[in-house]
Amino acid sequence: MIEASGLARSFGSGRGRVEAVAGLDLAVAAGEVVGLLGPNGAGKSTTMRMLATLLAPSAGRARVAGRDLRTDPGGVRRRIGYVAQGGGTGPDVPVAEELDLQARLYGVADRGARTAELLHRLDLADLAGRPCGTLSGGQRRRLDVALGLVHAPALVLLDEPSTGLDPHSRAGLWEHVAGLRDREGTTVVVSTHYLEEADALCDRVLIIDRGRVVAEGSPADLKRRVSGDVIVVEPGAGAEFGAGGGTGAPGSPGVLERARAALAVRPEVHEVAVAGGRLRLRVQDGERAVPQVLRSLEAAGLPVASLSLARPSLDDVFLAVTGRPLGEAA
Ligand SMILES: Nc1ncnc2c1ncn2[C@@H]1O[C@H](COP(=O)(O)OP(=O)(O)OP(=O)(O)O)[C@@H](O)[C@H]1O
Repeated sequence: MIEASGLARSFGSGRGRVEAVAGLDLAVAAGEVVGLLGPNGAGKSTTMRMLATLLAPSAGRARVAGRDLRTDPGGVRRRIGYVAQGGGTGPDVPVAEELDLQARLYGVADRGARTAELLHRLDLADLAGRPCGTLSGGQRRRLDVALGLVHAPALVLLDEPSTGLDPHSRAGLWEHVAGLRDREGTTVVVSTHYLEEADALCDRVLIIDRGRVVAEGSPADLKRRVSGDVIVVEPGAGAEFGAGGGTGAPGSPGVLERARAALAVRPEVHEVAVAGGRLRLRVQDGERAVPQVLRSLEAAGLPVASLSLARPSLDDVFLAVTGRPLGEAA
């Protein structure tokens, strides 16, 4: 459904030049849900916009939905649905009318039936008469997806579909997207910086950092590549665990840094990262390592509020391949 090689795009020139996408290869088979996962600024939206023909690549080539991106952009556009980050329609236009307009734009034969079907499928039927401007964030994103599906495309590109949604609306949206693949065999490429989204929704994930694919595989495969367990340590009361935040005089090392230093020398600790005011330690055998970790922190005079043991997440995969946690890699 997509075959892209060496896809690249830079912005600006001279010293201010930004290589947003730096040679990306991508192969997506029909019926797959593929995620582009990466931190802010990784190049996800630029990739999506190139695949949607909205932005010309600086280099590389791609076939999208059976058409060449450079020589037949119109052909690509007719065959795909693209849902951008921010929906932008007139706030007073009712939901059903908005869908009808889009159907007319694409020359959909039976507009009434298609609109009714999409309203039903994306749980929008009760909102058909409501002005678009009055929808909640989750309802708006469902309408955006419906708009992208109006011409029944074989491939849908969803750019960060659940950014800004609460967890409940997000889970609802995932269900709808998974339904597209399961019921209609629609191919979906979705960009996201949410690990849980990539994990829950995608058959395959490409982890993108600084415009390049740094790892690729099913979420389970990717996690298997990071061997061992993860121990997450939260600071105890009285200890300021903010990165670099000190408990002593200015310039004295922060508690988090002291904890990192105390643990980095332990032979059973393969890697220590600081994310969200916590320490994430990668160890081979979590159950055996926990008591040793606690003893080391105690010996260093560092209080612990909580400690948990987990299997590696996609965050740990990102950390293993880039050396930085995803949440702090922007
Ligand atoms: N029109 C533009 N002009 C200049 N730089 C741009 C332009 N569009 C994107 N960039 C830069 O290219 C890089 C990649 O941006 P892009 O929007 O593709 O990232 P992203 O992974 O989608 O990030 P986010 O999750 O924040 O949307 C960033 O450094 C961004 O500032």
